[in-house]
Amino acid sequence: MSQTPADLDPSFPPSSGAAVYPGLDEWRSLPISQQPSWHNDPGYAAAVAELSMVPPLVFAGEVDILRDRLAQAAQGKAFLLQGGDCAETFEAATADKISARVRTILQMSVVLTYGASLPVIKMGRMAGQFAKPRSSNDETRGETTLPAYRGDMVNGFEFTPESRRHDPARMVRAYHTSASTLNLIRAFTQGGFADLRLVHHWNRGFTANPAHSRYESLARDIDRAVRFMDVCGADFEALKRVEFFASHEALLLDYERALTRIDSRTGQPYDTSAHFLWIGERTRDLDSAHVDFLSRVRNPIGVKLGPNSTPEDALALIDKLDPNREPGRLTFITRMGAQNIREKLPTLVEKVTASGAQVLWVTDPMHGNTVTSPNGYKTRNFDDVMDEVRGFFEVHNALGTFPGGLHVEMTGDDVSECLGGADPVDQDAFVEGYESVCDPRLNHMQSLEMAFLVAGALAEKG
Ligand SMILES: O=C[C@H](O)[C@H](O)COP(=O)(O)O
Ligand SMILES: C=C(OP(=O)(O)O)C(=O)O
Ligand SMILES: [Mn+2]
Repeated sequence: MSQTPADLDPSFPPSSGAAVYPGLDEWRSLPISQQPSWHNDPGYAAAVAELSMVPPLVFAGEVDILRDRLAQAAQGKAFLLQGGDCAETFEAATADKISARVRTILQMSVVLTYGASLPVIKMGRMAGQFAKPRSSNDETRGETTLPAYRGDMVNGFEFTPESRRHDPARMVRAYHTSASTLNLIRAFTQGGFADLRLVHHWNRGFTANPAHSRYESLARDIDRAVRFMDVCGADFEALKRVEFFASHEALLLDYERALTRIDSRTGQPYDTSAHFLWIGERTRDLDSAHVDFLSRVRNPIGVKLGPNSTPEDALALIDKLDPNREPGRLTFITRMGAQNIREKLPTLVEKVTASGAQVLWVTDPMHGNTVTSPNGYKTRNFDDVMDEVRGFFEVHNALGTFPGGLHVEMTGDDVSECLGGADPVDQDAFVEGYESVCDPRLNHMQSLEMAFLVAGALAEKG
């Protein structure tokens, strides 16, 4: 982390047309990493100017509601389920794929709610998850080396020089794709599709498998309960709609800054690109541009914490991102790896708890468990992923703190990207079934299986 935006381009333009608020541009003078090199592109200023004028994707009032919901989760009175692709793509923003992902999240949340008797906050890594931090700037195939793929908001996955060029106009396309994705999510979740009485319907179209049958039997129980309540004269209005929130990693500060607006009710800045934004493991340095920028918007913020995070890091992040100790403001998403979690998490949680801060603790059991399969695919063993989740519950249960949520890379599609599961995926299946452009996702069945495991753990806690 050595460059500032001004180092990247000495004529780095100020954000034209963007909302003005003291401190919002402080990040421009701070060290920043994982940014595209596009500041000299002739299309850069126009893209930023356009994004500064477009309507917000989310409303500040919705963001405030989410903060309240997350505050409940931080106190053990709700549970956060956050899931979606590692990297969304423009091409895959189709009705079928979005619907399958939303249905899978709804199914997972029903399993969790029913099993644990806790309200579940549903949140997609969706409608904006288009930018990726990478371990390496380049990718080499055979004799050819090109810039690494950094997500559809920056460049294309196709391995050609033109596709891999960092193109600022992609930010505008990312905005429009996020808008249409969010529009469909809102239609699904408000327009009857998410009605709990359609609990069976969400299972349709997915291939039969063990988790699927287990879900069917749970759905039958829910149906019976609903029919019973119906004859008792219950009012089902509340079952018809669900709240669904959008989130992504706030990586490209050009984009996040341009979509920041001043809320007319409160006069405060909100990053209106999503309800919830998180800072990734690679960009969470205390004095970084990312931490500074996100400290200045009102959205609830997450920070990924990997196995090298120290309690001092965590406490300093709390001071910077949540100086007023506001319930729901700050979420720590731990991604330690199954091997590390039981050893590393307790001290972090203990020290944060002792400081009096109340953060929401969420487990991301994916990013600490990435391996390369013998046949060369980036993958994760389902057993390791499950083991990290178990470790997360064990640690919190031992300390008397709240295991408040699950953050997973998943899809509603029948892909083969993670190894194992009840209907096991093996590495040979990757050749046909690996579709992710970045990290391996749980497929539909593995996602449901995960939900049953977590529901069991929450019920046990109970
Ligand atoms: O999603 C996370 C990161 O972008 C990813 O794990 C980095 O992966 P890389 O090591 O393939 O660049
Ligand atoms: C990049 C990601 O995670 P992390 O920052 O935890 O590596 C991600 O969530 O895709
Ligand atoms: Mn990822």
